[in-house]
Order: sequence, then structure tokens, then C-alpha cells
Amino acid sequence: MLSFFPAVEPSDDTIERERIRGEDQESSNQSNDLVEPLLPRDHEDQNIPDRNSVLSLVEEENSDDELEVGLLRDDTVGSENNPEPTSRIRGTQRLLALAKPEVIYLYIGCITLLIRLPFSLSIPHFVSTTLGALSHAEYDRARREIIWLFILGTIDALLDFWCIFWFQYANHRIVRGVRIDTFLSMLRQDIGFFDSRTSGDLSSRLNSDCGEMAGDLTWFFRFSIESVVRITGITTYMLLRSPKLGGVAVSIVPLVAIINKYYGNWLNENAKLVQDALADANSVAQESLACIRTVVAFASEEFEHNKYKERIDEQYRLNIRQTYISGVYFMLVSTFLINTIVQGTLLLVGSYMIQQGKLTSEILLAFMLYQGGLQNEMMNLFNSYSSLIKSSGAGDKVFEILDRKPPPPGTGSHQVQTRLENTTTISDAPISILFEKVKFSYPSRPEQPILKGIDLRIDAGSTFALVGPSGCGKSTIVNLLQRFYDVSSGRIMINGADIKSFDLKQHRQRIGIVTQDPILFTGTIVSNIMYGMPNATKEEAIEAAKSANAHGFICTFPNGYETEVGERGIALSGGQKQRIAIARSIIRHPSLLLLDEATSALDADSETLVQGSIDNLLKHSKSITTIIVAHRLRTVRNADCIAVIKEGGIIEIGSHEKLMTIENGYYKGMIDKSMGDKIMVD
Ligand SMILES: Nc1ncnc2c1ncn2[C@@H]1O[C@H](COP(=O)(O)OP(=O)(O)OP(=O)(O)O)[C@@H](O)[C@H]1O
Repeated sequence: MLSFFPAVEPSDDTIERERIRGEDQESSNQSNDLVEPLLPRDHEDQNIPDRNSVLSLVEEENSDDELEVGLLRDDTVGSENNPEPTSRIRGTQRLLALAKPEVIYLYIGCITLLIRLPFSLSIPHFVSTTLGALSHAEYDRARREIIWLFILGTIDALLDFWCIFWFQYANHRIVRGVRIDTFLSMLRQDIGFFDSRTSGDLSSRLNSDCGEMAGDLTWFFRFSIESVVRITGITTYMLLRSPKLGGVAVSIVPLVAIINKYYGNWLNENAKLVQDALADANSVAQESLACIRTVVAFASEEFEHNKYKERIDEQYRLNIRQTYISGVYFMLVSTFLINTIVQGTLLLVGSYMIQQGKLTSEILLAFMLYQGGLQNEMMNLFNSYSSLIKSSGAGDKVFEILDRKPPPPGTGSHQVQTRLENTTTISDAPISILFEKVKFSYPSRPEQPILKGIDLRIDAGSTFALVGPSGCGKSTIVNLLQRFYDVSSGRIMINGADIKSFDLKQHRQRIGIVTQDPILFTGTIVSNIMYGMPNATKEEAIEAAKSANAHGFICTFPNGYETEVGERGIALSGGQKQRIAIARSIIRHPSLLLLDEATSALDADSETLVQGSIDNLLKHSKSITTIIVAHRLRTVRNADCIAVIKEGGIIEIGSHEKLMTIENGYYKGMIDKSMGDKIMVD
């Protein structure tokens, strides 16, 4: 008899839900008030935007119709500069709003669920009536009840498949949508945003947090609806069949609800800490793996291992704490209160009522069966609530990124200036540049002035060189010209117009840049050259490679231009990477060429080759203004003008010949020290 009294151990149904939920989590790990999707959620028919369309969206962000781009930010939530804690309620509301675009699939899932529930709810009834019939030796009735049980159980199983399908389908769509929105939101941030974050942390937000917040959301939808309907159905059944016994069964509900509320709040706080600890560990792992050659070269495996272990230990500690608290919760609520107290009381009251002739054993059996279900559903309801709470913990991190507004172009990074964006049309005219009393410090280190009032003029079509000791601010000037940052004070004028008045995308499109350590993307050599101009043909890429003197070495690879370069170009030498980066710039036909230590990775012969090709290029297109940052003085001696920067200011300026005439001059000193260009200048 006892075997018919189900304990409140997880039922098959509950185990199945845990399994489904586990799959949700797994898929989410691999991988607003309200946030509307940045892209139309009907991504099925939409291509994920290519980089150009992403950049154009980045551009549109500056326009007044920003919201039309799609991402409705919650402006009441503080940006990084003005943080305000997101209230739990608002966080949860925003989370629920994420499901809005997929509401149709959730509706279908809910309707299927509602159709299914009566079938599923009737099973214990038929079990009890079958056993009741058997106990009265009514075998024909027992057989009929069993046939009904088979029929209804089969329909229940079929409908369960569709429930799982629709909720999972909505889940995957929500996860995909939120990941795309978050990634796009990251791409539209200003460079200062990336200065203060690690890529590991950001990728953790993208993979783990987005998956967790969206995955748990569908779990909430499915099981909260299912549980509410089941609890209502079971309670009604119980109260109809025996109000007294029904009262005993549901009397525990308020107490469990109060305990659940406190436990849920605690879970939420802990979930945030766990997500942070995981993001921290991810950052360390990602950085170590990305820099594996340096790690190995310095024999720092042990050090990196310890760093990672320290972070992962913290997450482990938080998880263990959660395990203790969960253990106490389940022991108290599930095992003791529900399993022991409620079941015991029901049996006690039920046996007394049977003894009094006020209840049949068949009804008591049905009560015991349904009571197990009732308590399971209460736990499921709580689980769906705590999932939502946990989601909002992970969601806070993601919303922080979705909500963060980069300083609008046209305003300085540190101070608000007049909005000038898009007021000047970009022409094909050669570029002349004027720095007027430019002061600058990086947003991440506002207290450290880097440029201290630079005044300089660069004529259109000229070659201008910046030299000076390491850390004096040469690359910073290159950064400002690309408008990675805005000046703290002063102005940068291009062809007489403030640099802030140009459309950001068009402005950057007219610039070609080659840096000291050029970054190549995973892919082939040709795809990397074409990154400079995605509409270019392969022939144009080959032409660009020839101009950059890269053609020769590319042809020595068995796969030529189709050779894979590896992650960040790891399968190429430093010099090869630089020549490809030069080709990538040349193919853009830039009006402004920024060469920041562009030939530093080349040996003397290769440098002469590449320098020759750059000179050729410059000679043949007078429209290019070139800025060269170099330590090797022979690269700069042919420049039209050379500026010596020291401690954030210009100390000497003029042609090579002019600078050589300055007695005790810094430049002359560098030349003398370098003994005819043979050693590097510091
Ligand atoms: N993203 C950043 N955030 C904060 N400070 C920075 C950042 N980038 C550079 N700096 C600081 O700005 C100063 C100038 O750096 P910059 O890269 O312009 O020097 P540089 O003259 O190009 O040096 P080098 O010749 O060694 O390349 C340095 O003190 C550096 O630490």
C-alpha cells in the first residue's frame, strides 16, 4: 500500500524538467522600459550584420533617431559614469520583456501546455479509481479505468513533446537575440570602454550571462504556468472531494511561500557573485591562452595556473556555499515540511476520517497521490521563480552593457562640448591637419596628462614624422586622428573643420593604418587584405600585396593567397604580418596614411623594400597625407617635416636638415647617438 504513496522525491516529471533545464543551461553555456532587440528578432530571415553594417549602426547611434536602430535603452539606469543600482523588479520586468519578440512561440507553448494538463492531471485519479475498483473486486471497472489511463497518458506524452519543443524553440531564439544585441552593443562602445575591461570578461557576459538570463527565462514561463495550473487543478480536486483533508494538504502553502521568498532573495545575490567570479576566471584563462607563447617562454605556466585556480576557487567556494544553503532548504522544505509533516498529517487525519466513516480509502489514496504532485508543483513554482531571480542576476550584468551609452561623438570623453557630428561633408580633397592647443589624457587615467597643449600643422599631401622617446605620446596622436578618443581640450582640425564634425565612419574610411604589431583576423591572407576594403576584388588584393612587397613571400606558401594566417596571424612572421597590414591599408586608397612603427618588424632589407613601396605609393598619389611614427631615424629623414615630442609637448619641429642645424638639439643628439641610423633611438 505504501508504495502508492509517493514521497516528494523528484518525480519522473521533475527529473525530466531538470534534464530539460540542464540542456537549456548547457546550450546557453556553449555558446528593456524595456530592451527591444537591436536587430529585428526575426533573425531567421536576417543575416547577421557584416562588419560594415555593424559600423553603420554604430554610426547611426549618433543620430537623433537612435532608437530606430532598435536598442531601446533604459536611460533611467545609470551608465558607467553614473551608476544606479537596477532594482530587482525593474530587472525582472526588463528580463520578461526580452521574451516579447518570441511571445508567439511562448503562446503556442502555453496553449499546448494548457491542453495537455487535464490529461496529465487525470492520471493519479485513474490510478486511485483502478485500485479502488480492484479493492472492491470490480475487475471490469478496473480494466476500463486502465484503458482510460493508457489513452490519456499517451495523449499527455504526445502533447508533452510539443510543449518541450515550443518552449525550447523560444528559448534558443531569445538566447540568440540577446547575444546578438549584446555583441552589437559592445561593438558600438567607445575605445575607452575596452581600456577598462578585459576581453575575457566581455566574452563571459556574452556566453555565460546571456545564456543564463535568457535560458532561465523560458524555464520560468513554462513551469510557472504549468505549476499554477496544476496546483489550481489539484487543489480544486482535493477541496471538492474532501474539503477537510484538502485544507490540511494546502495549509503548508503560505509557510513554504515565505521561506521561498527569503531563499530566492539570497539565491539572487549569490548568483551575481558566482557570475562575477566566473567572468574573472574566464578573463584569466582567455588572456593566458591568447598569450600562450609568452607564458611558455617565461615558464609561467605555474603562475598562470595559480592565478586561474585562485579565481575558480572563489567560484567553487560560492557554489559550495550555495550547495549548503540549498541542502538546508531542501531538507527543511522538501523533505521535512512537505514529505514528513504534510504526508504524516494527511495519513493521520485521513485514517481518523476513515475510522469515522467519513472517507473511503480510495479517496485517501487519491489524496496521497495528488499531494505528492501538489508539493512537486510547489517546488517547481519556486524553481521557476528562483530561475527568474537568477536570470535577473545574470541579466543585470548584460543590461549594464546594453544600457551603457558611449559618450556621444561630438562630445569630449571627459567634458561635454558642442555637438558637431555629421555637420561637415567629407570630400576627396587632400587632407591637411591642424592641432590647436591639444591636451589629452586617457579616460581610464584622467589624472595623467599625455598631451600638454600640442600645436602643429600638417600640410595636405605631405609626409610628417613624429619622433621622440618611448611613451612621449606619439601613438596617442595617431589614436586621436582616428578619433578613438576625443581631445580633453583644444581642437583637431581637418581641412579647416573640427574632426568631431565628420561622420565617424566616413572619417575612418579615409584612413589607412599600419601599426607596430598589426592584428590579422583568423582567415586567409587574401581575406585579411580585403578586410581593408570588403568590396575589393581578389585582383585588387593581389595588386595591393605587390605594392606592399608581400607578393613574393605569399607566393612561396603552398596555398598562396589562400594560406590560413591562424588566430591573430600567429602562423606568419612579424614582418609578413606587417606587409599584409600595409597591403590592407593600401587597398583602401586612403587620404591619410598612419604608419605607427609600420616597418619595425622588418629586417633592414625588407624595410628598404617596404619603405620603397610606401615611397612609390606616396610619390604616385600626391593626395595622401602620411604620418610616420618611427624609432629608426632613417625611416623619417625624408619626411617633409619632423616633430620631436617629449613629455607631451613638441620641443623641435622642421625638416631633417633644419633639425640637424640646432646645436645641442634633441633630434641632432638622437642622430648622433644612433651612429648613422644603426641603433634605435629611445
Ligand atoms: N589606452 C591607454 N590608457 C591609458 N594610458 C595609456 C593608454 N595608451 C597609452 N597610454 C599611456 O600614454 C602614454 C603615451 O603612450 P603612447 O603609446 O602614445 O606613447 P609612444 O610615444 O607612442 O610610445 P612608443 O614609442 O613606446 O610606442 C604612455 O604613458 C602610456 O602609458
